[in-house]
Amino acid sequence: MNMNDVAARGLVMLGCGKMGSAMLSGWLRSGLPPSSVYVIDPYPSDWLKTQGVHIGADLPEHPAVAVIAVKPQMMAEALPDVDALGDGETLVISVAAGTPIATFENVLGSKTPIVRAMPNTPAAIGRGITALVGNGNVSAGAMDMAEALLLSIGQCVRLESEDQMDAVTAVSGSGPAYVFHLIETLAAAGEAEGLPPALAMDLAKATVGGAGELAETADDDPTQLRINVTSPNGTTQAALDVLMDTETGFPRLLQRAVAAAAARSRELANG
Ligand SMILES: NC(=O)C1=CN([C@@H]2O[C@H](COP(=O)(O)OP(=O)(O)OC[C@H]3O[C@@H](n4cnc5c(N)ncnc54)[C@H](O)[C@@H]3O)[C@@H](O)[C@H]2O)C=CC1
Ligand SMILES: O=C(O)[C@@H]1CCC=N1
Repeated sequence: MNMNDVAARGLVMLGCGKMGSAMLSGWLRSGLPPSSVYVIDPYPSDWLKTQGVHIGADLPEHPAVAVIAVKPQMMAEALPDVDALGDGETLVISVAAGTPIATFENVLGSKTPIVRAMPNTPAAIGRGITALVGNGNVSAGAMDMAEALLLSIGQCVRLESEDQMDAVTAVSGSGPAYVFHLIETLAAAGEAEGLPPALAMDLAKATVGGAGELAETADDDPTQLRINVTSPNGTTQAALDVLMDTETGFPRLLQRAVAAAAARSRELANG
């Protein structure tokens, strides 16, 4: 199976909200014809309605891929809408947090090839990262196909085991929200030091964006990049004394936050 198969046989999306749209925009940008895309979503967004994809239409007979992007809590209600695709011909890719592969096997049949994937919203600008793992029915070619689709919206990593998915979800699936909150709070702290709100926000956004890109592209690791900013007994050192405090600083706070997200992912396994 290759991208031409997907274009020829069709790609079905069950749910196309924030994450589904972020992925779909990447696929359309990378050349998937809109006429090959069939969306099932009772509340299509205005953006979706202008993309030229089929919405609520009859599904093709044996689409190449079905992407499941509804909320885990809606899964039991929504999944039966695509149970006809559980004939082994269609590769099912779920991006739902928490929902285990076994849930899809129970509804779609144990012969269905299922890839569980965890993308993130920077996919909308081709800068996502997606972790993926498949069940035993996913052939090497089908896994390559899933990876090719997800590579068009950013980087991909293959997991050794589905057990890693809760931690992955807590780090990179939810992670963009932590970074956006860092931007919000850095800007607010700048305001508290007397900066106008718009200037504080511009400084915070550009700092996080630039530091993120430097961390990804530099030869130095993030620890060395941090050291490079930190003059002995200078301003950064004063701030890091607060942020790196073992009781109240980032390490403990982020560990608690990531643990809470992973625990919630495990709870969502039950819908
Ligand atoms: N938002 C994010 O950053 C990420 C979300 N995810 C996963 O993606 C999935 C979707 O999340 P979002 O896009 O954020 O939620 P969302 O609420 O924006 O999108 C869900 C979509 O499903 C539709 N829907 C509701 N009932 C349906 C039904 N019965 N049949 C078909 N469609 C139905 C809704 O109208 C909506 O457009 C979730 O399972 C979430 O865990 C995964 C990674 C990141
Ligand atoms: O918050 C959530 O449950 C989803 C999964 C990862 C990001 N958003």
